[in-house]
Amino acid sequence: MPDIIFDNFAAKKQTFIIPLTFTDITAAKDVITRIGYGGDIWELRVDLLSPAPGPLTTATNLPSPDYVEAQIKALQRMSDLPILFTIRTKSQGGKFPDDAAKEALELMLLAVSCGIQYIDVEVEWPQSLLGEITEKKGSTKVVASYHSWTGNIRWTSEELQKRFESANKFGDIIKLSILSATLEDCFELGLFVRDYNTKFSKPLLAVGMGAHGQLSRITSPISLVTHPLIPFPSAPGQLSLAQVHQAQHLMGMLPRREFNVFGEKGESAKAAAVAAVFQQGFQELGLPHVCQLGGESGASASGFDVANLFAGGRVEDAFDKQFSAWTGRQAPSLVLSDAWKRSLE
Ligand SMILES: O=C1C[C@@](O)(C(=O)O)C[C@@H](O)[C@@H]1O
Repeated sequence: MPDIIFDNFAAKKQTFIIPLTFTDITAAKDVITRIGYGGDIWELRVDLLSPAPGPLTTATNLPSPDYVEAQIKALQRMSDLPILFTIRTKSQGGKFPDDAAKEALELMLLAVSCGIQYIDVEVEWPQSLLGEITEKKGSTKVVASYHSWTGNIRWTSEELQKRFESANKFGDIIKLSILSATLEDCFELGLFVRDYNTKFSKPLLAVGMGAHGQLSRITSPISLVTHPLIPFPSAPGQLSLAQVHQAQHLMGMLPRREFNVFGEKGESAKAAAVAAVFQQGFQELGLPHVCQLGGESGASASGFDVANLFAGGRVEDAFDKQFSAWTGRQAPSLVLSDAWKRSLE
């Protein structure tokens, strides 16, 4: 079975997880595709789910199994992206009560039975929960996670090493989220990841929370990104994927590429419209690339003939394919379909 986190990690390709902070996922149905462009995995923040209208105002929140099941199924229907099922407790920066391990386990097992691909399990849950979920996880992968909000934990500390070892005992994937007190924490985080990669092969998600951790969200092999259409970022310092791409370009990690669109004689208006739509797509994802009109037919390595885009199938699908080939990311064609229609009329 292909597994996006493991496959990307082995291929040294960055993975982007998008945490959804809606109380009711179905409220996102019209924008979910757009939110997901370029991303790889949803994080369903179960502790934030609630059937009550309006934003969550209580300090803690314990959603019922029926509601959680309906929400999982709704998200599975709305999108093909795999799901990371996360219950974040109050002391770990979420809303789930700290003393509700029994309810948490019930929800985690429910997630397994719904075919969820990944479950976040905090190292601080009782041993009995850790044992039961690892025993019953089936094909679901366990993301063993540790959070620290104090700003006092260094990536070079024994404390962190201890937490890492606990996570490594039961996790298929390891997640360490530490509040960065200074930018230097991100440098230490980078060295931690570098050393880790020389010794281990399990995927490691290491991020620095807060403004001083933003650098890690740009450079980490597995990162969590938000989107302007999501109610709020699930942790301070989360950037959008477009911002990550812009920063990566400025840091020399994402070179700008130039693409050309060619048209047969008499097709230059169509080719110009196609180029403009690609241009909009790059902008949507914060990619530095440019797409321009390359004159008449004569496809080159960095371009394509507009006739190919229209040869059979839906224009949107052809666009998706070409865009993905150029960027390695899912295309935002649905966002652009109105623009397509208008410009190609
Ligand atoms: O574990 C994490 C990481 C996180 O805290 C972050 O820093 O992006 C965001 C949470 O939603 C998620 O569960």
